[in-house]
Amino acid sequence: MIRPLIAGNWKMNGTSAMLPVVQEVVTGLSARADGADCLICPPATLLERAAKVAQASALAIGAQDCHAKEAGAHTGDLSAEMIADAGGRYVIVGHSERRADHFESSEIVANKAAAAKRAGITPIICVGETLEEREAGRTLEIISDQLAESIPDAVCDGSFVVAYEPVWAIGTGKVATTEQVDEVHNAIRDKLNQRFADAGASVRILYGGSMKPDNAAGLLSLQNVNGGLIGGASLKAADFLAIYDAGISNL
Ligand SMILES: O=C[C@H](O)COP(=O)(O)O
Repeated sequence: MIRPLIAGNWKMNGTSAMLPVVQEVVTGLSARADGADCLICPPATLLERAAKVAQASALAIGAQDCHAKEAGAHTGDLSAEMIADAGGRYVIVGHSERRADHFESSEIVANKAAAAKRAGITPIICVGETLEEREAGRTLEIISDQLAESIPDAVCDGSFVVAYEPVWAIGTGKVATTEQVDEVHNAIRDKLNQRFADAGASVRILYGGSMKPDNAAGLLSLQNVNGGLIGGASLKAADFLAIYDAGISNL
């Protein structure tokens, strides 16, 4: 059994007024059974303060992106080492919003994931098809290509997480059906096993795309859904903790 990871991605939401949500999640986790890892990735401006709030608790803090280089002339960017230094333990790379808004190719994503490994933090490598690609019957081909190109050899020991996020289900309220999720997650597991053998079998595969308290239990009960990457519902502690509860109820 793979220990689930329930991860919140706050995206570009949250000023210091949101720090109490981190504290609420810390408090909520302390009152619950320990059955899953739990992570919040706030905006970079809150990273260090959130990490202080979550210090010595069951909640990990991570970042939403990093640069591939360790340091240098890259205005506005943060290196994986800076994230680690600020208390981050994970970094999301290759989110579809980064791929779209910042034209990030899978090659760039792989370099960022390798940078995370270099800095000693865990990359969450995102893949997902657009609605057009799904309707053209290309979902598994797209996912296969993104996995092959976005996961660097540097993490061949399995020190990474994959997040499957169908682009058409992100922030839309349209959740993929359990059959659709099952099919893609099983295909991802096959690819990981083929490329990384035993290490691939223990990599966590998260589902992301309108995961909410009312649909989380069904999604998290699927064999190769090992957690969630949650956007909107991670902004409210009660909803996020309800998803955590759904994750541990399947154990
Ligand atoms: O990173 C999180 C995903 O993009 C899902 O976002 P959402 O839960 O708001 O659909």
